[in-house]
Parts: sequence; structure tokens; C-alpha cells
Amino acid sequence: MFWRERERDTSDGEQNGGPPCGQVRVLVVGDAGVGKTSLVHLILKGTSIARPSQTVGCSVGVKHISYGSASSSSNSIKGDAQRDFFVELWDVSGHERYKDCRFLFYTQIDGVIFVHDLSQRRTKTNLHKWAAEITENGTFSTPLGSGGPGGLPVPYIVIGNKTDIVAKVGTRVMSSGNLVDVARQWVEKQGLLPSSEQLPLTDSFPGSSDLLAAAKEARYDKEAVIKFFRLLIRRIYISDELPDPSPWSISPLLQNPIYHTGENLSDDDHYHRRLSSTSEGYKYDVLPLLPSHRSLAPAPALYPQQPTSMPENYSFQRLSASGLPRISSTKLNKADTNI
Ligand SMILES: Nc1nc2c(ncn2[C@@H]2O[C@H](COP(=O)(O)OP(=O)(O)OP(=O)(O)O)[C@@H](O)[C@H]2O)c(=O)[nH]1
Repeated sequence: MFWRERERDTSDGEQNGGPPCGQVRVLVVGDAGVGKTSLVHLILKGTSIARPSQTVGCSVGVKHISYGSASSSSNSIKGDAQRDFFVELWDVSGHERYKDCRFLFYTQIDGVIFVHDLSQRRTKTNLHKWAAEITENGTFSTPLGSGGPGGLPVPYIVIGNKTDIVAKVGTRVMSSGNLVDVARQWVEKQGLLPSSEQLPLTDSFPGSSDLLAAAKEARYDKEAVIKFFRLLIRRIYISDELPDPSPWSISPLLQNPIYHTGENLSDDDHYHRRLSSTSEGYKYDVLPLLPSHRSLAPAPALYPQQPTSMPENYSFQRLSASGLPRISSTKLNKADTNI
């Protein structure tokens, strides 16, 4: 289904300026049961998931995002209009049994979403451990000059979940109904973020209710999450000239959103496929970065194979932890983007 959508979109995209352009890899981590899978499902599908099964190893979903102007203009990437990007959401199992092997999934990371359960304080404090573990074992496609929590060298956001449970037990969750603010305040208190840090989620996340209810009502802050994804796309593919006063600050993106009202963001253009740490190969129903990269600066083709047509199912073998297929972080020059 995804591919039919993608094929259609891609042909449109080619008319408008080009095929898929790049990929961004985001880890979603946190303790077991905090709601990572539920969150990813919500981001990808826009709906709740009734009974998520425990993640085995890692589950990868892909969110398709168009970036640029729907109509070719001086505000778009030079020479074309919209570009398609794939944001990979790597939902890593929080269960202890995978502790020794989950480093396999910490490769070529572009960003991290930390998730904790607001009703379980320990899941908050454990974010430190997650950050340290990723920093220690991970590889990063475009590391920042200075590290964040635990030395983590990529942008991240923190999401608190299960407000409904907290509300039930009468715990005061937040004054403004803003989960992200609460998470942020806590993280700042713990020293995870510099006080000047601006998390991308400025609006209420699921507000005073839980993710599932938010999904039912399509009420979660999709825009804020998309802004985070756009930040990652931007820093990897678009601009290498933007000042980075605080590597953790993404406020410029928030203040000057680079997307346009006519942009095409479709919740349906995605897929969600379970991966297992025990399987030998990974089925990966998404096209790796393909011909679009031709329009970028020359980059080594890191995929073992680059099909010229878009297959229903494209699969590749994972070679090793360090040999994961990953497009290189070729950037467009800011001078070419005029954004
Ligand atoms: N009450 C409530 N339950 C939630 C919420 N989000 C998720 N859950 C439930 O929490 C349980 C765990 O959710 P998952 O999404 O599987 O958690 P996870 O972090 O992916 O867990 P692992 O795969 O073990 O790492 C499930 O029963 C969900 O239905 C929420 O906002 N409120």
C-alpha cells in the first residue's frame, strides 16, 4: 500500500522537481512499556494501537515527509520544488533482555526521541542511562561539535507519556497541560539540557489526556514532531552554513519554519515493519535513497544495491553494525536553498 502511494507520489514529485531525496534516522528509546511503540504508531498512522505487542529487538517505521515548496519558487531548493524525505523511526525495545544486543541498532543516528512514563519516575531518571548508552555505543551520521545528555552528539526531544494514569492517581502533572514542558523542565533539572535549550515541542503534546485518546481525536501535536524531523532534515541535507550557537537549540527552525502552507504531508505515506534482532536479514519495505541523490552533491552509494525501479518489497541484508545501509549526509548548500 505504501509503495503504491509512493509510486504515485514519486511520479508527481518527479514532475515537480525530483524523486526521493534523503533519509533521516531517529532512535525512539526509553524503558520497557513507556509507550514507544504506541507513540510511533501514532506518528505514523495517526491512530491508536489497541494492544501493542512487546517490541522484539527493534521495530522500524518510516514517515514520509515532503520538504520544500509545493510550487517552484525562489524559496524552494534551487532547481526544484518539493523533495521527499524518509524519516526512519527506530523503536528500540526497552526490555532488559535486549540490553546486550541493542547497540546493533545504534548506527548512523541523526536524532533521538526519548520517551518516559509520567507515572513512573524511574523511567525519567533512566533517560540518562539511555543517553549514555547511545552515546557510548552509537555511530552518528552528522555529529554535533558538543554533546548533549551523556555526550549525545545529535539533536533530541523528550516526550512524557501516560498522563491519564498520572491524572487518575491525582498527581499534579502540569500547570499548563503541556507534557513536553514538564518533560523539559525535568530534563533541565537533571542537567540533561542546558537551560537555554529549546525543545522543539512547544505546544501541548497530548494535552491532559493520553496518547491513545489523543490518537482517537487526532489531537497530538503532530506539527511539533514534524518540526523536529524537519530540523534533522535541514541540518543534514540543507544547510551547512547556518550558525549553530547552541547545538541543542532548534529555535531558529521554530521561529522561521521553512515549510509552506501548501506542503504535502501525508500520514498515509508510511509503513511500519517489525524487525527482529534475531533475524538474519531485514525486510525493509522502503526504497533507499535513490536517484534524487543525483541532484545533490556526489555521495557514495552506501546501499548494497540501488534498484532503479521501485519494488513492492525491497529487502537487503544487514551486514554488520557498522555496515548498515545508510545514505551519506550530503548537504545542499544554503546558498542553493534561499530559505
Ligand atoms: N494508559 C495509557 N497506556 C498507554 C499509553 N501509551 C501506551 N500505553 C500502554 O502501555 C503499554 C506499553 O506500550 P508500548 O507502546 O508497547 O510500550 P513500549 O515502550 O514500546 O514497550 P517495549 O516494546 O517493551 O519497549 C501498552 O499496553 C499500551 O497500550 C498511554 O498514554 N496511556
